[in-house]
Amino acid sequence: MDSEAVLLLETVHFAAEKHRNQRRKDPEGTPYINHPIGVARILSNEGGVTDIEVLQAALLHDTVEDTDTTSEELEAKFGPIVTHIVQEVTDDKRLPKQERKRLQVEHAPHCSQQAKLVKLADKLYNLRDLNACVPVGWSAERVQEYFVWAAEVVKGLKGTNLALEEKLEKLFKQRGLKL
Ligand SMILES: Nc1nc2c(ncn2[C@@H]2O[C@H](COP(=O)(O)OP(=O)(O)O)[C@@H](OP(=O)(O)OP(=O)(O)O)[C@H]2O)c(=O)[nH]1
Ligand SMILES: [Mn+2]
Repeated sequence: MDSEAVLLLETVHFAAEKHRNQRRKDPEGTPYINHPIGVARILSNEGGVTDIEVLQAALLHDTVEDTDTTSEELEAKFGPIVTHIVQEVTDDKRLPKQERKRLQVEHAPHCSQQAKLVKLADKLYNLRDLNACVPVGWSAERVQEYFVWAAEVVKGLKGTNLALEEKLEKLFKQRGLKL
C-alpha cells in the first residue's frame, strides 16, 4: 500500500478517536466523524483535490475547535503544514457566536488556498446537510440565516475551485441568494 494511503488511514483514525463521543445535531444523532470524512471526500471526489495535506486537514478540521485536541498535538503527529491549515479553519470558541461568524466572513479572503479548499467543502457539506434534515431546535428562519451567512463567507473564497463553487452557487440560488 502506498504511503499516502497509510497516512490517510492514520489521520482518519485520529479524528475518529477525537470525535468518538460526539454526534451531529440531526434528530438521528449521526456520528460526528461522518462530517469530516464527508468533507475530505467532497474535496477528492468532487473537487479533484489530490493534495494529501489538504485531505488530512479536512479530516482534522474540527478537532481543535470541537475536541480536546491541541495544535501542538497535531504538529507532533501530522507536521506544520497540516496543522497550519487546521488552525486557519478553526473558530475561537471563547468568542461570542456573532463575533465568530463575523470573523469568518472577514478572514475568508485572506486564508491560504489550502484552507480555502477546506472551507468550501465544509460549507458545501453543511448546506447539503441542512437541505437533507434540519438540526434539532432550528427554525426555518435559522436555516435560511445560515445560508445567508455561508454565502457571505463563500464570496470571500471565490477563485479557488470552480467545481465546488458551482455546486455551492446552485444551492444558494435555490434559496434566492447570489454569490
Ligand atoms: N448542517 C448541520 N450542521 C451541523 C449538524 N451537526 C453539527 N453541525 C455543525 O454545526 C455548525 C453550524 O451550527 P452553528 O450553530 O451555526 O455554529 P456553531 O455550532 O459553531 O455554534 C457547523 O460547524 P462547522 O462545521 O464548524 O462549520 P461552520 O458552520 O462554522 O462553517 C456544523 O458542522 C447537523 O446536523 N447539520
Ligand atoms: Mn466542519
